[in-house]
Amino acid sequence: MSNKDTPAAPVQREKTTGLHKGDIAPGVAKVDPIIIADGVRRTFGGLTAVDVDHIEIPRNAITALIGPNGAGKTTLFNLLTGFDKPDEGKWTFNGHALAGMGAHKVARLGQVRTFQLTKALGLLTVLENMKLGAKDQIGENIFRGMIPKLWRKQEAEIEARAEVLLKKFKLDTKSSDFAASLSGGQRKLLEMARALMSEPTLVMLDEPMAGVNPALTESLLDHILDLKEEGMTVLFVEHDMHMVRHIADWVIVMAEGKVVAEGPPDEVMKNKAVIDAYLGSHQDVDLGIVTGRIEGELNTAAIDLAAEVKEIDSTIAKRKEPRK
Ligand SMILES: Nc1ncnc2c1ncn2[C@@H]1O[C@H](COP(=O)(O)OP(=O)(O)OP(=O)(O)O)[C@@H](O)[C@H]1O
Repeated sequence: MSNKDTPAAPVQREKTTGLHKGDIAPGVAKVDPIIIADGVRRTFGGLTAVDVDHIEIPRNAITALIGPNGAGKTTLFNLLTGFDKPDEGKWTFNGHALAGMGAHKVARLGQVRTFQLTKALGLLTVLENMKLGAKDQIGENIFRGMIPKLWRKQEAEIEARAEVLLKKFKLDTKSSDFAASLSGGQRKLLEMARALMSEPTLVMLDEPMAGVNPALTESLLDHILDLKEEGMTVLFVEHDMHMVRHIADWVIVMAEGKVVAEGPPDEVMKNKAVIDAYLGSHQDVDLGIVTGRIEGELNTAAIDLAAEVKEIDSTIAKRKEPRK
């Protein structure tokens, strides 16, 4: 194989540091926060799902939101993106007050989240899914939509953007396939590509690694790292601690609706309670070795871990299948 054909070795990318001000503690202020939330509470009957006193999300960094099942991560995601309303609390995104604002408006301001490919979206093609992610479509506006020249031009622009993104995410050959025919990992790539159609400032990813087989893990991680390099902010919920350690610049730990710890991954993961709850006995195995991203000996612990990750992925994938 000539040098030209040799795939480039993955480049280890720098973590962003110096994100906080003062001593690290739950709710610590950030040097340049993109989201600032205060007193956000959401109850369901007698159960308090989210009870966050203060939280700040650093701009142009990758923040992981972790915590055990039922900690309130998804509920907080839903609140921040306007898909749910809090009992009380307020927050700003990029200086805009968002509490009470609907999901559509939140997305227009540049804060988007990925969506799982539902059964209905699976019946659309990959390209049609991408088009759904575009914002400010003229066709949605009844009056402007009556001027065919305007929407045809916009349609062409949207398709061009979709094609560029599909190529980047190596889904261009799947453009006219039904989305349901994609593998778990390709679906995750499509979810991310679709979110990027609206040229967001903040991308929120819901369990980006769930259901992804090791062959696509590296590609997904690289795409997430690319988002930061392109100037975006990433906030993601994830159970895979190895992924969190590998790509997050900052980690926020929730339990029982509250923020119980936060900090750079290495520091948070030294926290005894966090180690016991999430890392188990494999905490020193690097995800990069498991996925082949970094050269290293696949020792017994790594082999065990790869099998464990696979099993967890398939459990999560099964749990997420729509109930009949
Ligand atoms: N629509 C709802 N109605 C009633 N209870 C809810 C609703 N949504 C969430 N809850 C409850 O709120 C709590 C927090 O749930 P949430 O899904 O936010 O946790 P999570 O940290 O995302 O968990 P997981 O990691 O399992 O997805 C749980 O006890 C859950 O049962």
